[in-house]
Amino acid sequence: MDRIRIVGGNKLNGTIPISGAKNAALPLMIASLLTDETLILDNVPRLADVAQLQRILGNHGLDIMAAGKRPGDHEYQGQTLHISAANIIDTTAPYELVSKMRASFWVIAPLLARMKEAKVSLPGGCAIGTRPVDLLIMALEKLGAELQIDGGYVIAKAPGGLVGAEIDFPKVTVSGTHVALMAATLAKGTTVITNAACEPEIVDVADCLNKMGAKVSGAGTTRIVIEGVKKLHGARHTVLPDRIETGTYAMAVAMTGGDVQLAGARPELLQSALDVLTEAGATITPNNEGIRVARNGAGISPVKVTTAPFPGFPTDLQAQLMALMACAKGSSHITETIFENRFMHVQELARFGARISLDGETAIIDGIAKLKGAPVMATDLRASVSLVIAALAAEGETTVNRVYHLDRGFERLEEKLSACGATIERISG
Ligand SMILES: CC(=O)N[C@H]1[C@@H](OP(=O)(O)OP(=O)(O)OC[C@H]2O[C@@H](n3ccc(=O)[nH]c3=O)[C@H](O)[C@@H]2O)O[C@H](CO)[C@@H](O)[C@@H]1O
Ligand SMILES: C=C(OP(=O)(O)O)C(=O)O
Repeated sequence: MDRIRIVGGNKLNGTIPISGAKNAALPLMIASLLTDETLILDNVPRLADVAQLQRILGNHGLDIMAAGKRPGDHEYQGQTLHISAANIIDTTAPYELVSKMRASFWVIAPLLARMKEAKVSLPGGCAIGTRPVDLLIMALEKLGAELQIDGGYVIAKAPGGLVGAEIDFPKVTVSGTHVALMAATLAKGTTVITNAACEPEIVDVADCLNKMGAKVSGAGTTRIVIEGVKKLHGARHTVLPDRIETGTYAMAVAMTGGDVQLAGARPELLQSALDVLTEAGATITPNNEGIRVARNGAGISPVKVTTAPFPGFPTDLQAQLMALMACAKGSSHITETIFENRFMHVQELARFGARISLDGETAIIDGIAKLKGAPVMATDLRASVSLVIAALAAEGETTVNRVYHLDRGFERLEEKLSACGATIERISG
């Protein structure tokens, strides 16, 4: 199993190219199931989750062609995928494939909408809470599908096709919103989703669906209206930049000090996180090429932050902020409201000497002057990268084990950080 070795203490200086967003690329790839024409996706990140979804879509019979860079493309542009679901040969998504990744469950929506049936294993994904799918099932039932759970699979049928409906989510859910949105594009009549998730990845998917001939309005607000159409067609769409990767590297720079240009980043996708970083003492300067992050001289100030759905502070940046606050001059409070078990990094950060105590859903972090390198274990995707951030600033050497979590969501992490002066290498095997 691969490990990452980091010797801390170097400031980060230079440019980090920001990749396409994992959490947009995955539902965009899934949306290709809605049409028998080719969907072309540009700027798809090279990640383990993307490769796994390619296998899942391949199992349904999709043809996927990956093209590399073209002359004139930016250094940070990802791969281009040409995905054709002309023939769906299998409407089952098996346990072996789906259990590795949460978003793969979402294939249930386009399969049901286009093929009128689907059998999909209950999902896996990061172990950060119970992560039920009751609201996804509720949404599909509202659209007229019959669903039952049998042998770990959700078996869904809509023999007469899906029918537009009013779907009011009792809590904000990104997965529920993606599923309802995709399914409703081919339903008969109008669907209104209320208390919809407003995440930029939902907007990106809605934009792509509209290019494919769907009639979606209101994405990015809490009320999305979808007029169902009979058929969708092919389109070409560019995946938006990854706001979580952006925030992660911004926190790494705030942690080590230095001056880094996050090329291709879009500040409006993570304003709440940028505001927190400014409060913590970083200098954030949006410019034409992305976002410049610097911290020179001044120490890290403590903050009080509560995670919330977009536009609030993202839960996917909570672990990284905690690593940063481990070196703040004072006591910080971080409250996690989205996932009930997303503090697995606390015990690993403690190996660096971090002083963190938990009080229900709040972590209290008493900053110390210097962390010390240690062998640590990655437990989930964002927890893993919080250990990398801690290691970059820690005195001495750190080994991060179970790196496969990182590979799910961070493209060329070692390369991007070492180009900015970090001492970081992957040890294979
Ligand atoms: C692939 C992807 O895009 N993953 C993101 C997505 O996860 P995901 O889409 O799984 O997250 P949701 O927004 O659906 O979950 C939010 C909350 O709702 C609960 N819930 C959800 C569905 C349901 O049927 N019942 C239910 O109770 C969840 O357990 C959680 O407590 O949004 C999360 C919140 O921004 C991010 O942390 C994940 O990185
Ligand atoms: C929790 C995450 O991913 P997933 O929903 O795929 O587990 C994440 O991207 O931080």
